[in-house]
Amino acid sequence: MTAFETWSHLGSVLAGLMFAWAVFKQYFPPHLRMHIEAYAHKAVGHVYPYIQITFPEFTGERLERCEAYSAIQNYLSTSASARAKRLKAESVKDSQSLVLSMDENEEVVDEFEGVKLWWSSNLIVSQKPTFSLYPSPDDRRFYRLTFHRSHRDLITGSYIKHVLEKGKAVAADNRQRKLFTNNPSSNWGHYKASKWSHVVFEHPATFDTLAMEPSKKRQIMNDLLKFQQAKEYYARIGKAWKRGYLLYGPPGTGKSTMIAAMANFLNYDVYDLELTTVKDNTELRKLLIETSAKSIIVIEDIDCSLDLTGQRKTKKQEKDEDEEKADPVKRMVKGGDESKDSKVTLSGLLNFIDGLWSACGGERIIVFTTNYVEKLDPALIRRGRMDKHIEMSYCCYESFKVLVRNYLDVESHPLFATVRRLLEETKMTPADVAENLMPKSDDEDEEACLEGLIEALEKAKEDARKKSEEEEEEKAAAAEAPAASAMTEKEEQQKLSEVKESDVR
Ligand SMILES: Nc1ncnc2c1ncn2[C@@H]1O[C@H](COP(=O)(O)OP(=O)(O)OP(=O)(O)O)[C@@H](O)[C@H]1O
Repeated sequence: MTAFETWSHLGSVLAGLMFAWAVFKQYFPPHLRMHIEAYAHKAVGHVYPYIQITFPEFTGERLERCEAYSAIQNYLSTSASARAKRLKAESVKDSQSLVLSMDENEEVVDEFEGVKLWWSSNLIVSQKPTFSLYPSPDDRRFYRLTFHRSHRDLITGSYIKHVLEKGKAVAADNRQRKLFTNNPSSNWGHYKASKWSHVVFEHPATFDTLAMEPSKKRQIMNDLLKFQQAKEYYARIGKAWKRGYLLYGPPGTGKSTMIAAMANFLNYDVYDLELTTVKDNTELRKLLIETSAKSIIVIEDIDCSLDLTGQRKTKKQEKDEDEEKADPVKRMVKGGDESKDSKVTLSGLLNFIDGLWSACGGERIIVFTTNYVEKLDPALIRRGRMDKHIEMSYCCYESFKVLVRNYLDVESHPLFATVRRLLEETKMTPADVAENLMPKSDDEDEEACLEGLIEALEKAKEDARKKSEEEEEEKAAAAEAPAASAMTEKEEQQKLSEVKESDVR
């Protein structure tokens, strides 16, 4: 038989089958058809050794989009783009990048622990007449997974879990991250108002560009990774999946830069919580409840935001306040001080960190920053609440090397030795070092920048020397002052006794 004859034979068989199927669908009463179909499936099931699982796009009465469908779509976007022949492109991250997924009625093969399985993407087009150019809402999309029945346990036990987890991770990667700031509560009343406003988070800082001792940096990265992967651990010990970081150090040492690097590293959103615009603990609670999982909540300059510095109420103060609230006369005598009630308190914040969060689910990191760690109430920063205290300090030689690579793209230079010596002798923040490394004009080359930095370091060293001399002088003067006043006292007493003696005489 020639190839042509084979094809025409196959064509006529297919046409015959399709005709038979059309007649079957058209003329058999539906209940009879269902019976026949069920028997046919059963009969096929005896000889057909494969199992199929379907994952529809929408489920439930309210036809909500199924989480598993999205996760599978994301999972397949990684493998499908390499294997499928027909792909669909979708833009993500505000049109900054494209994600490819397999088109309808395509099939790809996947492999898991040596087992082969097949994914197909299916579309059943609605039979209802529609006049729209857009896809009908009655169209049904679903993924179908096919595998050999001997692998049932592996697939239903581990493979599907693996697909869902991977899919969610891909979704997190593709997500456009946001930087939120809280709106003043006076604006919350509006029916469309939200408690947080956001912009796209596009801070370029990473741990690579962060100037810090490499070992310390590695430690922080490991800590973050460990936290991110510890969902089961936190569930097992019955604690909320959260971690607190306290970043402290002088201004310009990179506290904000560190937060941006953390967010980029973990792929988290950032909520910048401005506490001074939060009226009271109830508002604080509402704000924090509205934060999403996979986020870093930042309270900058905690010592300035609130009176959180050790002035927690004593039992007596609390009792007085309770009595005051209960007794209108007392309240009037006190002058109806409303401001006391309209404040976020340390205990409110601590309660939230400790308690409420447990109910929120999803991982969250809370970061406090301060320039004056010694001012903070120990209760606020005790381990368990603030799990890790990170000191952001003045620029060391290792930090300088990161900055010079970032700003001038230089790995080594003969002037590095002088910079190293000066950095050991004087204190300069990474922000100031960075400022000096930035070329001020087009014709300023790397050498000129390094010379500028050396000059600035020498000046800083000289200023520090003068300042410490002045301080020494002030100390010495202060130490001499009591001695001098003690002397005059002695002299006065002596004079007095001389006068008394002469009076006696
Ligand atoms: N450790 C660092 N690594 C890289 N860049 C840094 C570092 N520290 C400071 N910088 C640079 O200095 C600028 C100011 O730093 P940043 O705002 O992070 O400091 P900060 O400690 O948060 O200061 P403040 O306490 O005033 O908020 C940043 O834009 C960054 O370019």
